[in-house]
Amino acid sequence: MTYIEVDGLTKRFGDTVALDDVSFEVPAGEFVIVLGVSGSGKSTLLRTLSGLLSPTEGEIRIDGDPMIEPRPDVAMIFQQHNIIGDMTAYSNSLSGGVHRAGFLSSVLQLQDTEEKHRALDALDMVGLLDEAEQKARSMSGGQQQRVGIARALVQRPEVLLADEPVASLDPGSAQSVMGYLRRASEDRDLTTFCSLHQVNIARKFGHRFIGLRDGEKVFDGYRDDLTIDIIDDLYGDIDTEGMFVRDEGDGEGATDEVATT
Ligand SMILES: Nc1ncnc2c1ncn2[C@@H]1O[C@H](COP(=O)(O)OP(=O)(O)OP(=O)(O)O)[C@@H](O)[C@H]1O
Repeated sequence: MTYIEVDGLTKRFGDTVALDDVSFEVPAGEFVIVLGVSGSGKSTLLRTLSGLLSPTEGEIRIDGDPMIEPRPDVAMIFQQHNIIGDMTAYSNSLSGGVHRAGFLSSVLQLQDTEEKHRALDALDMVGLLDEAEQKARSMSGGQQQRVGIARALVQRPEVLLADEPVASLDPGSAQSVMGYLRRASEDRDLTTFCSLHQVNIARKFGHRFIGLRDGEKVFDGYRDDLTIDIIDDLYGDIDTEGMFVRDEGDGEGATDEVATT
């Protein structure tokens, strides 16, 4: 299990300050949801955590080691499903091993039996074992995103980063995908960061929440601390009343509510 420290993280793009002196620590195994309006810096935070972007100032440490480049134990799931439509769910899942098996072996599907089992286990984890031979392009958006989760799991990560994984999905599929993500994260003891727009889904599945506004961290707390006032503060003038669903238990049971969309 992997512990993350973000220390004085600033990321500038020219004159734009996308992240402004952001610091926090996340113990191993936490499921963190990053909230904030469009442009608040969520993707930049996740991409910096993944090593795809380097900080302008500050540092990210993973188990004490400075993050200086992408590493195989940190897997990223993208907004767009980023899977290959012409390949089956199984082949897409198997391709998650590219970071460890090497590009050529992965393309030629020369991975060892263990890797192939891992790809099937990951599909099973996201409820798609029966669809393993189905071409990704013929699957629903929610199923494709679950293939994306499976592929990330085959990478054998310790840290899972999901940038708006349900942005393009209808509410039912979004809940289903989030359920699988949370279940996979718990099952494999992953430290997980997930950026989301939908506050009600965030509250249902999140454990800890980090709120960004204009690149600054303006909230960091657990479920009970994420009050309507905090949400109003994060989202400003937009109507947040409908986003705030009370009485959803403690979120621990959220993974029991996985739908089959
Ligand atoms: N590659 C880039 N070049 C220039 N500016 C960028 C780049 N990436 C992000 N930005 C800027 O940094 C700020 C934060 O963007 P970011 O994409 O992190 O926000 P976000 O909260 O993820 O938004 P969204 O919810 O719309 O995805 C924005 O002002 C954005 O325009």
